Amino acid sequence: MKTRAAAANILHQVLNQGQSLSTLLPRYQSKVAAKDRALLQELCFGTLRWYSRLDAMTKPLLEKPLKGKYRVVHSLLLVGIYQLLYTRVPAHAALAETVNACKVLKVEPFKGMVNGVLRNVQRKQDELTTKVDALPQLRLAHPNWLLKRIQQAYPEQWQDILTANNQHPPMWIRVNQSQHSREQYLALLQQAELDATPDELAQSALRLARPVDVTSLPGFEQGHSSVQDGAAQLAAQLLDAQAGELVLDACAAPGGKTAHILERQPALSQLVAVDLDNDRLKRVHQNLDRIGLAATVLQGDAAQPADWWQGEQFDRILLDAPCSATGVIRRHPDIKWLRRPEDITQLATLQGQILDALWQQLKPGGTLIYATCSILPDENSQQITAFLNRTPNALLKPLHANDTPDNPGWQLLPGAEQRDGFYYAKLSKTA
Ligand SMILES: C[S@@+](CC[C@H](N)C(=O)[O-])C[C@H]1O[C@@H](n2cnc3c(N)ncnc32)[C@H](O)[C@@H]1O
Repeated sequence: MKTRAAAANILHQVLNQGQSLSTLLPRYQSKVAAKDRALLQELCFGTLRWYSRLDAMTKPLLEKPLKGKYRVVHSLLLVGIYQLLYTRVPAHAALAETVNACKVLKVEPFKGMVNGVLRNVQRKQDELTTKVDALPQLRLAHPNWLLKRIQQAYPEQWQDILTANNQHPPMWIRVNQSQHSREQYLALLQQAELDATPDELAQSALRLARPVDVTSLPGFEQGHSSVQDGAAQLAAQLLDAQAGELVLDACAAPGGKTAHILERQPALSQLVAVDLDNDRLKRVHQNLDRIGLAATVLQGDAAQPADWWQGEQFDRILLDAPCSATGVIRRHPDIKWLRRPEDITQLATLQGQILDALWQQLKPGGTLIYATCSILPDENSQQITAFLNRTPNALLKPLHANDTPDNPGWQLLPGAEQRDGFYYAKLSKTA
């Protein structure tokens, strides 16, 4: 399939049918020529990053909205405008290839219209961009409800956060420290002519200067390193599991943090990894097999532990809760357009239920790390404040000087030190 047609098909399914980019992209990558895969990825990610800004530019240029079976033409137009405004694809090639995609998409009668709109964008670019950029939700390409929530939570930093959300994230790797120290692995990378920088907070994290195919990472197939953002690598570090302990990794799939817990502490008595989603659990097995590690992997609802765990209480629990993923928008730009305000309320309720249920599975004296890749207080600090208020035997263990029960936890913002946005709170059970 031609690249622009594939991109339009993917965007159409994300924007009109609520499907996720990470599910669709691999399916379409196999349908385009190998040399075009990077371009397909760039067109999909880029158009979704800037969707509302691009969409607003089409409005004055269309006689009437494209609906029904012709709606895919709208996605194609967005792909065309994205190329003209944001890429180095020569304008004549962007135009010709986008117009030609009408044939593949079986919407040939729209060829003239697509050509006309794209030529108009070229001609009226300054006028169009000045107009849309007057509104911050269009200039920064976020839905208004999300912009408002971020603005309310971060009155000083909201523009930096939204700007970071639209940037290309770097590739981070986690060094398997049961195989190499970070310094040893850095030397191996240098031998392979790959530049990387150690992270200051995450002890196993290296940030690559440029993304590479994992096959060029030394010892990747043998599990000597894995791909994982620097902020996500703090989870296992904060959990700090000790030899001989019984540990639960709740909401574990695809198993990045499961593997990290074991790499840091191979002498646990047992690591139980549980997740609701059977398909995602397959990836936990694949990850552990590659690294040569073993855990007890269970399918189950973390809010109903009696269904999958009849054993002893755990010494430590990592709860990497299902969340809005508003901290990882740079890696998943479709999140901006797929999430709805009511999702946040539902997720916060589910997170509270899982916290309450897993707390019963924690030994007195045990530690629970609550983690999300969200930046919204409803899922983070407010969630933990409410939990502390209703749980007399829960004690907040501060992760920094301002981590107090009124404003608990550690909020890392997206883009800070080039990490993803993450939230952590450390709780211990007094009796
Ligand atoms: C943030 S992801 C986990 C990422 C994982 N910890 C890692 O580091 O690779 C959240 C996970 O929660 C799972 N999940 C959602 N609701 C759940 C529930 N009620 N019980 C258990 N797992 C759930 C999802 O299937 C998803 O895999």
